[in-house]
Amino acid sequence: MPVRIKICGITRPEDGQAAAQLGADAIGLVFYPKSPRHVSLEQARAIVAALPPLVTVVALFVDPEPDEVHRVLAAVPIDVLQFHGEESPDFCRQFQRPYLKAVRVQPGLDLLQYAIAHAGARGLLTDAFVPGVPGGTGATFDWSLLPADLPLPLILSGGLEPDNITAAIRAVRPAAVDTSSGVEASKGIKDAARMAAFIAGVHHASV
Ligand SMILES: O=C(O)c1ccccc1N[C@@H]1O[C@H](COP(=O)(O)O)[C@@H](O)[C@H]1O
Repeated sequence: MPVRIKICGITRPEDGQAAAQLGADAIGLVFYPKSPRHVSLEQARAIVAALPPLVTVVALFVDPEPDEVHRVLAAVPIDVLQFHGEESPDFCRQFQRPYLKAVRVQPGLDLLQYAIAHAGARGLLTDAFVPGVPGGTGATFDWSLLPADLPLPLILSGGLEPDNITAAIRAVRPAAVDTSSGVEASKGIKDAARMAAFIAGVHHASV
């Protein structure tokens, strides 16, 4: 099965189009107000409208109020929710939409138990733990902390970029990978050449 690719933190229609044309399976829209990649409903609608068909649109939240999620779902055609905070399984399930649960990996965290608790998720997205910042930091984590026998599909993220993506996939064997900072020219602005190199690196991992 090919490793699936998500490019997160898209803020401009042209970046979403470029990601899709280069071969990304999914794009991520950040609805966390404190993120430099935060998008308004208008921006999100314009980005989605410019995508070719059959690209998965993921909406990212960090400990949102339920109303905030409903407001986005009512205004933007979203395929999958991504919860990147401390949301409980009950919280994530209430929207009756497919969702990914993000977890920030650090020594001592029982990832197996975490995945069992979030059995309703479509995948467990593992990110680096950086105190005070919930994600999108560009930091990697120790991939050896990931158990081999997780009961959910693993989406590897955290500091993935063209220079480390092939090694990361060979080390972890994830179902999918997700990147934001590693393919940017500046915060929120994607670099098409870096996206192309990242996607080539994903494909190279299976050679
Ligand atoms: O992108 C953000 O600004 C962001 C803000 C809050 C939570 C998560 C965020 N992004 C996600 O973080 C991971 C890792 O990002 P990076 O590649 O290390 O920059 C990724 O899943 C982004 O979707």
